[in-house]
Amino acid sequence: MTVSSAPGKVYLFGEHAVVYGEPAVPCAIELRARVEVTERSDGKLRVHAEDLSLDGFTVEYGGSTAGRPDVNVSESLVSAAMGYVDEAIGQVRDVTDTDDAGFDVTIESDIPLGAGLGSSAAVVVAAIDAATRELGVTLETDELAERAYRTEHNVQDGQASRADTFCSATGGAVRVEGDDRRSLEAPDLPFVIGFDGGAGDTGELVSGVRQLREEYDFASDTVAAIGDIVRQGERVLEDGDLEELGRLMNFNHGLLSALGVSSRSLETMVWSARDAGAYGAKLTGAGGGGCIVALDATPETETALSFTPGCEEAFRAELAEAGVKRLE
Ligand SMILES: Nc1ncnc2c1ncn2[C@@H]1O[C@H](COP(=O)(O)OP(=O)(O)O)[C@@H](O)[C@H]1O
Ligand SMILES: C[C@@](O)(CCOP(=O)(O)O)CC(=O)O
Ligand SMILES: [Mg+2]
Repeated sequence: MTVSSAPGKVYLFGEHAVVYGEPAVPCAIELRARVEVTERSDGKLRVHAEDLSLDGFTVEYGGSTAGRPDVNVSESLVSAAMGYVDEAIGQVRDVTDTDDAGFDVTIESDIPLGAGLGSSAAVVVAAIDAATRELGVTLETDELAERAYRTEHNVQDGQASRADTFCSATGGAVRVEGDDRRSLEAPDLPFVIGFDGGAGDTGELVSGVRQLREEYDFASDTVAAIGDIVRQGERVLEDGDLEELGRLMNFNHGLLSALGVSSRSLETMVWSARDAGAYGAKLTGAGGGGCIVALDATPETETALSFTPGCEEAFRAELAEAGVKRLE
């Protein structure tokens, strides 16, 4: 058995815009997905998702190499839940040139699904790392990030950036712009997260922005303006100027809302955080529901969010310096 873990992330700036070649600054956080992999001799893939709960029930999915479920759960639901894992194993078979490799995969994750905290990237990075090492192949971090990116790119119909998966593989604060990706020096940022208990469909939300850009030049201008915010934000990040970082986060959120990826619950949490005195607050990830991220070194924002209608959970998140961890 081989075990790896990988962190989730929040976007300080740049989600959605990064899909169209603008820069983004995601930061890894200490919420992790942990994946155990044991090779099978029969070539089958069996995935046990310990805490994958969709609509109130858990899916245990196992089946032949054709990836068909042998449980009586609708295929569409299983493929939605397991699409990333299936594709990740496909990348493992490709990079290790072992088309018939079978695995028992068990996934445990602290990261809420579809909430903008990069659960898909964390699961994919940890699964690819553990499964390749189970076959005796240890990938360099860059190759691991590349294979994880290809996984998200294929699952999200070609609509994915390198940001989430590079951040999860590398850890810390990173800057991604197209193929260019590198780590950033960042101060210890006082992240506070609000979670509305919901989720957004990344593929669907990314498609919505793509359609807006195709229809309106000003939507493309809005995406480009987010890129300008990110370039200003990375200059400020190194100085650790939380006041200006917060202002830029607020601006970024406003443009994401204009692009149609916010929601009533995300707006309520963002304003609750700002009214509590946070330096800034914005949705994180694909949007549509899920999480906001705020900066506040005091307990005020966390307290205010915990009393905000529609906020199911409020918590602090530490910057995760380590990306993928090889546990066994
Ligand atoms: N614990 C898990 N077990 C299996 N698959 C998971 C798990 N967590 C996330 N996933 C996969 O990632 C998908 C959510 O990814 P996505 O929509 O990009 O949201 P986010 O990355 O913001 O969490 C889930 O639908 C599922 O396919
Ligand atoms: C919307 C996007 O920029 C980030 C998606 O983040 P998440 O999967 O919702 O955590 C898509 C991408 O960069 O692949
Ligand atoms: Mg994702």
